[in-house]
Amino acid sequence: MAAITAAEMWTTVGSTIASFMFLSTIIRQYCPHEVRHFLEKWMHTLACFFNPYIHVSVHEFTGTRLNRSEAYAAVEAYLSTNSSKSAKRLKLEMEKDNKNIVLSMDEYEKVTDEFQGAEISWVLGKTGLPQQPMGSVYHSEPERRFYKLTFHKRYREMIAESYLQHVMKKGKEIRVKNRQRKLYTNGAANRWFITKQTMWSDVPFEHPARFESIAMEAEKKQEIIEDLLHFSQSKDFYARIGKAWKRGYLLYGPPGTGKSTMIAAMANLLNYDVYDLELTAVKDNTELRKLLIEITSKSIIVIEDIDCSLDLTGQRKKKTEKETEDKNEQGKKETNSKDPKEESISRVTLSGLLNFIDGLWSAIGGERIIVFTTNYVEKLDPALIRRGRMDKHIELSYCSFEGFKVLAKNYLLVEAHPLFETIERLMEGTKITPADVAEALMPKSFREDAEKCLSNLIQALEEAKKKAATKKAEEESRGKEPAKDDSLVQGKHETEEPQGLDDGAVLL
Ligand SMILES: Nc1ncnc2c1ncn2[C@@H]1O[C@H](COP(=O)(O)OP(=O)(O)OP(=O)(O)O)[C@@H](O)[C@H]1O
Ligand SMILES: [Mg+2]
Repeated sequence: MAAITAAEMWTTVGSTIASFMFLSTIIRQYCPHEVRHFLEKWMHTLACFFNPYIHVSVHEFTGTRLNRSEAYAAVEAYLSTNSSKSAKRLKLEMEKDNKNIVLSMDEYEKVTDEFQGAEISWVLGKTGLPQQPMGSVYHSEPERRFYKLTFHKRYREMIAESYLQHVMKKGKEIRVKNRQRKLYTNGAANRWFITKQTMWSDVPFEHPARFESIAMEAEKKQEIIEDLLHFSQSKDFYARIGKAWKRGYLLYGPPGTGKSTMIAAMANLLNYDVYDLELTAVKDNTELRKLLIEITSKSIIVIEDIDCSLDLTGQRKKKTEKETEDKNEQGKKETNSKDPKEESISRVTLSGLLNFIDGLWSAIGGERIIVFTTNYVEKLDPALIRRGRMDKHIELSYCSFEGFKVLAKNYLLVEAHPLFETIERLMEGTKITPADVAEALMPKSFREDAEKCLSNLIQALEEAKKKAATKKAEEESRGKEPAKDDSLVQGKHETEEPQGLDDGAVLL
């Protein structure tokens, strides 16, 4: 007997399937319901036996859950890249910031993918019926979409073991890249209490700060950038050493030196969300823990002005008599200036905060950065800022000439100018914050060119010099020891200077 060739075999299979389809039409038209149901089931089993292809469905919503399935979202993102190249019917959507458009496959469209030599096809299908108008007598199931993946059964193992992992990983990466980042706050009038869904409220994070526009020494800036990038790529390292994947930054320095700006630049560099934690609005340690649990990965948790947030200053220190006295004096002053209502609201303790940073619960979520900012670093409890908790201490200080050049390039698009020499000379003996330099360089009208703005800065520097000299003379005439540094600092802590930190602090 002659051997059957592959072509003949496929012809036979094809004609069998065609006959099945014809039979099924006949059955549907002429058979009673019970017989039809039985025959259709039997034919489906038979067809599956001959069909060499395997299907996998990924549904948009699973079970009774109202949340969109993570797997579906990952497939959607994964397919958005090759759908735009190969699909013929596409859907257009706006991406984050409404700046970019995203093209993805439309319903019932098919796209193919290739992986390790296997050809894989994806179809976007739909179940249910479109939503009925209000008052309609038909209560149809809501429309639900699903992706159907089809491949030959010989690739079953490879698809299950590698391809699906690959789709999920790439899809998640694309989603992270494309997502609209958010700025969360816990301070919004107990919104969570009403919705019982989340303790955080959010808005799109749109701060434009970048490291390139921050005024500071290039070397130090590079060091911080590298530290951040290294952290974000060190998942395996943290797992290996058995540490939660998180890193603490303490940013300290006088007001207007760029602490908040740097946090925004960090978030933009790493593509992270920002959780701005208002400690005074947190009722107690339990609530603090609840907030922590809700924070997702790839996020920066910020506590601004930690020294003003709560009485977290030096509770663990062993005090000398003199220190205790000073503290009491200072305590009286602070208590007088504090809102008594505010004090009664928050019962977060130092130990609650320490647990928040590196207690057992802090490892949930992973890939997090915690940033504290303060103008009074010397007032903080050493336990709060010790290495391991606040891994990197960064001092942001007055504007240097190098910092000025960054601002001049940024604000005026000027990299060199004859007035730079005067500015450099004046800056040497004067302390001025980057915020004040930025303000002087900001053109106030369309008539103000670069030269005018630089002259404004010279004027500001001269005034600052004069002011410092007058202050010094006044103090000397009063017989008081002149302050070590006179500065142009304005704001919260006009007369206070940040103290140096322990070894390893990065001075900027
Ligand atoms: N190092 C800097 N580089 C560029 N711009 C800066 C820098 N520092 C301050 N500025 C400018 O000054 C403004 C105030 O800065 P920012 O709010 O970051 O200061 P801060 O250190 O957080 O002050 P505070 O201690 O009062 O919170 C910013 O809008 C920014 O434009
Ligand atoms: Mg700030």
